[in-house]
Amino acid sequence: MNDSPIIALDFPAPDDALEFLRDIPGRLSVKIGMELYLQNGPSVVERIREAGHDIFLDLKLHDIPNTVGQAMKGLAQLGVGMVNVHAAGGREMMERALEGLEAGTPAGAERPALIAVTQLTSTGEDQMRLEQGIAGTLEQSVLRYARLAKDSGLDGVVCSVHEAAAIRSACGESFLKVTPGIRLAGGESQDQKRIATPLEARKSGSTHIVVGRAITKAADPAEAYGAVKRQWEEWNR
Ligand SMILES: O=c1ccn([C@@H]2O[C@H](COP(=O)(O)O)[C@@H](O)[C@H]2O)c(=O)[nH]1
Repeated sequence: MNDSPIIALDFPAPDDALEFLRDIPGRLSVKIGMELYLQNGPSVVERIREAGHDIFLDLKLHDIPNTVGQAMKGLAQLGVGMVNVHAAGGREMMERALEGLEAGTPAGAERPALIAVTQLTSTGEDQMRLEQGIAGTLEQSVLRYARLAKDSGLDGVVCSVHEAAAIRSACGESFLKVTPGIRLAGGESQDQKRIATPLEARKSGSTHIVVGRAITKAADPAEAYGAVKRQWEEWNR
């Protein structure tokens, strides 16, 4: 996928998503997550793809290695640019996910990028320690998952802007750092704990940003998308 801001299409129905997209001109990078996919099935991917957009299918698979590997064979046939798993599923699960994706990608087509969620951007350090029982800092946990994802052959991770620079040092420039939790200055954090602006993301080494409500719930979504894109593009890495 190219590096334009990825709009999170968190809508209940394909018609809502497509109507929203009609107001923003051009070929866009979009994310289909659980809300849209689980209520509508694979046909929603086809409809958004037919409208000309590039898709990150954000289903965050996390199950035993065999199940994830087999599921990835199916997802590989949907024509999306990026899919993901939870790094907490472990090395064998990630390796089998990659094998499934490679096996399922139609001949002549490009394999979707495979990335792993490290710690959700809605997770704070206290929650990680108290509820997940992980000691140390959030950055240490994210870095551990990022290294594991890289060693498992994955193309990158989902992380917050706050860990992007450390991941760049540990895993390299080309390892994808896809960062949700993006807000324009002064925007509400809502359920997110680790937020940042598009400019901060750019400066920190994020390779992609994922933006949902800051655009989809804005009074003027096209204007909000333009503001995000301008900030994201104005600073040269
Ligand atoms: O760690 C993660 C992983 C995925 N997401 C997804 O990104 C968007 C963010 O939406 P906002 O409205 O911009 O907060 C949403 O679809 C999440 O499922 C994430 O936020 N954090």
